[in-house]
Parts: sequence; structure tokens; C-alpha cells
Amino acid sequence: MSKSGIETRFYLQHPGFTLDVNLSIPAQGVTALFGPSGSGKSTILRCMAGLEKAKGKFVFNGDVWQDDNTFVPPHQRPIAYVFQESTLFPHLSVMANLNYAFKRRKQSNTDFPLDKTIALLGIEHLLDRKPAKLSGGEKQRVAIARSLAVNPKLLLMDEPLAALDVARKREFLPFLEKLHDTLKMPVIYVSHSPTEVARLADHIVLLKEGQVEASGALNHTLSRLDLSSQLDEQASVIIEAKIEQLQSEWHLAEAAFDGGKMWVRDMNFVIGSHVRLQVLARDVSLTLSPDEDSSIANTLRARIEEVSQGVHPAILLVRLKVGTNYLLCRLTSRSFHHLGVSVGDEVWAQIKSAAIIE
Ligand SMILES: Nc1ncnc2c1ncn2[C@@H]1O[C@H](COP(=O)(O)OP(=O)(O)OP(=O)(O)O)[C@@H](O)[C@H]1O
Repeated sequence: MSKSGIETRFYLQHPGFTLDVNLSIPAQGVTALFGPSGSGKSTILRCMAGLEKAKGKFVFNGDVWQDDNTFVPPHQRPIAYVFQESTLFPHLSVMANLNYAFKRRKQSNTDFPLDKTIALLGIEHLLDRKPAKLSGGEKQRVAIARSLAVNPKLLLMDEPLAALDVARKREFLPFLEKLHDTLKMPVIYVSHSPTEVARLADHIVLLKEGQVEASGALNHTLSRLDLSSQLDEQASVIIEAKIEQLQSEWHLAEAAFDGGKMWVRDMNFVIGSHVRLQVLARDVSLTLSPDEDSSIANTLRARIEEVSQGVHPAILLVRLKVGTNYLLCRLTSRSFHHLGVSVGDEVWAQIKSAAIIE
């Protein structure tokens, strides 16, 4: 059996709440724990950090941090933990805050020397400031830098953007992406913002009342028809793509992904850059042939994987496979019936618009 991956089994009870999860998640990329308030997201993070003691196990790449016989105490787990509002020492400068953490580290051989960590988080210009003189986003960047002092193998983030306004969030997200790309360290990210999940997550765990409703790769999981969220007007999938071509006269960019290409609005992209596209189920329609005369520029070859009833009997939801990606399509039962297609058939998916996740 492969040792790579994160295996958790947590069971605990609080008055009126039971956490009962059994999860296998990849030890790479960003895993979002997503769910309504009170569904148990923060509790899972605290159990992973060892701050709360559930019954069960927690095994990271073969290292047992908890099982029936073992419970590695929180300070001995190589885990960085960043909360919604960081608590830096208010009387110390940023540099002194970082020094405090980094001087106490035990390992001399580390992936995160202080200077590299400061550069990674882009906080060089803040080092002399006291925390009171930092914006919320800057404080969070310092808190992340400080959390890397333990030379972690795993980064836990509990709504790190929740206290920031929209502008600060936008400023902060590229640093999270850089962390994700540079550190190659798995991140478990608690959020109830669909936008953050769409932008950052590779893997998603949907939680409901202390239990796992679904867990899997982002595109695949968002396309599942058995999840109640798919009945929502905003049901959509996220596709990772790469910019391959620009058409400057039309301000359009061509984004390629496994299974096809789509023209999207050019947001000053550089060829080769990676983007995430959000495609709403209601913006996808089906045809039997690629319609050359249509004003819809994005037509993809797709296979019907699954069909299910929407909230209203007139509406169907269709799950389509495009290469290794999935799309959702919402259409009337009548339109579907007129096409005369069924599960397994090849069709063309026309996409009215795809939004770039910013
Ligand atoms: N120490 C505790 N004692 C009693 N109940 C608790 C304790 N900690 C958490 N709970 C309860 O457990 C449930 C799950 O809480 P948790 O904070 O994990 O949810 P969450 O999904 O992170 O919510 P939010 O998005 O609001 O932060 C809630 O009903 C909460 O009231």
C-alpha cells in the first residue's frame, strides 16, 4: 500500500454536534474544507493539529500522528496553522515577531530560511513596522511567514481571508497561489467562500453536519449530480486551463484544457499562463452538430455521462465529459427529449460564456 496521502478518521461529540469523518486526501495541492457554518470545518483542523482530541487516527505520508496507541502532541507535529485573525506580538516589530519564532526552531536544516520566507511572502518592506501599522492582509502574510518557522510538512489555514475586505483579499490571493506553487506543501484550507475555493482548491471536501458529503478532485466533485448544491441556479464547474493564443483586436484569449479550448475575455494574459474558468450549468447547451453559424464561439465535443432531474420537473441536469474534464448542463426536459440522445452518446456542448476566476 502506498504511504503517500493524508488519512484521517475523527470521531468526537460536543453537545448537539457529532463529528464523524473518514477522509483520504492527497498530500499535495490545496484541499478545501467547504461547508456551512457549524458543519465541523474548524473542528477537523483542530483535530489535525492535535489541539482537540478526537477518537480515531491521523496519518500523514505514513507518519502516524494519531492512532489508538499514539498521540503526537501539537507542538511536536510539523504543522503550520494560520487562523482568521493572526495574533502577532503587538509590542514587537514584524522582524522581531519573526525572529522570536525562527530563533526557537529546532532544526538547523530547513526548507524555510528566514530570508527566503520573507521574500516568498513579499514582506521585506514591512519588517520595521509594528503589527498595528499593518493592513489585515499584510498581517496575514506575516503570520504565514511566522508559521513556516516550524519547518512544516503541512499547512492548515482556517478562513485566512475572512477578516479582509474585497480589495485586500484580491491583493492577498496571489501570495497564497505563490505559496501553493513554491512550497509544494499540502495545504488544508477552510472556507465558506465559493470564490476562494474556485480559485485555490485542487481537491474539495464538502461537509454537512459533521459528516463528509463528498470528497474529490475539484472539477469532478463539482460536476456530481447527486449533490444538493447542483440544484442551485449558480451550479458550475471549474476548469484549469492554459492561455495559448491572444486575439488583441477582439480582446480575447484562447484557454486550452484537456478536451478542448475556449475563447474568454483577455485580462492582459501572458501566453502560457494558467487560469481557472468557471462554467455555469445554465450557460451550457447541447447540439448534435457543431453549428458553424451560431454566435456561440465555444463548442466542445462531449459525452453524456449522467442525467438527473432538476428542482422543477421541466428541468434536467446533464453531466458531460470533455476530455478528462467535466461540465454541467442545465436544459429543459423537452429540449433533451428532442435531441433524442441518452447516456453514453456523443454531443456538442455550446458554452455561452465562461468566467475567469479572479
Ligand atoms: N469546544 C466546543 N464545545 C462545544 N461545542 C463546540 C466546541 N467546538 C465546536 N463546537 C460545536 O461544533 C460544531 C462545529 O463547529 P466548527 O467550528 O467546527 O464549525 P465550522 O464548520 O468551522 O463553522 P464556521 O464556518 O462557523 O467556523 C458547532 O456546532 C460548534 O458550536
